[in-house]
Amino acid sequence: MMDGEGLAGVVRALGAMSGTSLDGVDAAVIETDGAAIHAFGPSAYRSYSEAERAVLTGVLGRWPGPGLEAAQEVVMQSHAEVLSGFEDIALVGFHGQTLAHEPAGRGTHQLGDGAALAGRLGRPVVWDFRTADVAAGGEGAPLAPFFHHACARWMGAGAPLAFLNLGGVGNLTWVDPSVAAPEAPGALLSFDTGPANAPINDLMQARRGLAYDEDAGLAAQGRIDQAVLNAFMTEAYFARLPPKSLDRNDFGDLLGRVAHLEDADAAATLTAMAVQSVLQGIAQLPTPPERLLVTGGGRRNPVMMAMLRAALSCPVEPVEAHGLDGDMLEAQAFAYLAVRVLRGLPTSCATTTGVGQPTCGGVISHP
Ligand SMILES: Nc1ncnc2c1ncn2[C@@H]1O[C@H](COP(=O)(O)OP(=O)(O)OP(=O)(O)O)[C@@H](O)[C@H]1O
Ligand SMILES: CC(=O)N[C@H]1[C@@H]2OC[C@@H](O2)[C@@H](O)[C@@H]1O[C@H](C)C(=O)O
Repeated sequence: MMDGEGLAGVVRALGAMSGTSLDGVDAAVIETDGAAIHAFGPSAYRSYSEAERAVLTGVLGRWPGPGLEAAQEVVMQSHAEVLSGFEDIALVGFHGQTLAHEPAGRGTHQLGDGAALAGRLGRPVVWDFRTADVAAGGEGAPLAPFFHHACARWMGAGAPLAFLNLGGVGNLTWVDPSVAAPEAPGALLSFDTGPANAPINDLMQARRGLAYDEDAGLAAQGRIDQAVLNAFMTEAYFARLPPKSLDRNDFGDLLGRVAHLEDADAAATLTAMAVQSVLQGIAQLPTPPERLLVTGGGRRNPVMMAMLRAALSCPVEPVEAHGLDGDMLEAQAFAYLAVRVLRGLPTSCATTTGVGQPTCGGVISHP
């Protein structure tokens, strides 16, 4: 393909996301003009091996720092493998692996070299999506909300609804689909809610040598320690008004808070901490959402979903109930955002990251 060919009108873009759960790389195609979603395309997943995950875990939080070459190679190799399996792609959106996210301090840092990836794939790559927002005074996260807005309009939704992503960290997006532009006042409000799956995964790894609590088998047998939960909910983050964002380990040693509990009670308590922080977030939305659409791996956690349903009066549904793919929404989001960057359209605004002006983040590298 000639440089620039296929980049007019509707673009067929491929997005890739490696999230805070460190499970692997999601990749998905969408067709968009940067505003409306025209079609969803194929997707693929490439899990990290135990050894690769250990390399990535070992460098989490280490930025700036030496010894990142091995981790960078894990990110580059895994992405090149999964992304090279797609055809007829005009543009790639590459998130990379977040190593550190401290908008008010060290900044936000995603491991991975988009310029090198463009060379390996022979396609233009949009990357480094968060830095410009942080430089302009924003949180740099969450960035999926502009895509959630497009999804709500694609669904034909009429009333305000909310998307809840239950990944390693949780994040919530309230959308009014009747407002046409995502950066317009009243279209969106989004923020990170609190830890979601990451501490549960950490517990399972530490106590059972397992990657996660499959189908909440362990949490379902446990009892929530109300004192631990109540103490956790006094953290200042929960009272702070949005927009606001989190790094994976911003609450410190969460496993230490459940160290005195036996395994099932510890799992149940960490699961309740994730849910309670979401409920606190829902109380901060501009209006009660008509429905809560859940995406990310946590929608497969029956205890988390049951706790949400018990506490909320609106329907709590996996995004699949509305024709979306909850395993791929974030990869699709970075495909969508890549096209917005290509078009010079904003990818964040005051109500998503707190940035003063609608901001177009992202760097475009050509092969
Ligand atoms: N069947 C299941 N039962 C319980 N938990 C599950 C199940 N399937 C997935 N999960 C949880 O979901 C996690 C993966 O979620 P997801 O892929 O959304 O995270 P991510 O994209 O890495 O995170 P983030 O959105 O924070 O970037 C797993 O690590 C696991 O904790
Ligand atoms: C800094 C960073 O990588 N943040 C992630 C993380 O994972 C979930 C939550 O924390 C969200 O803020 C963000 O990812 C999604 C894709 C986002 O930017 O919308």
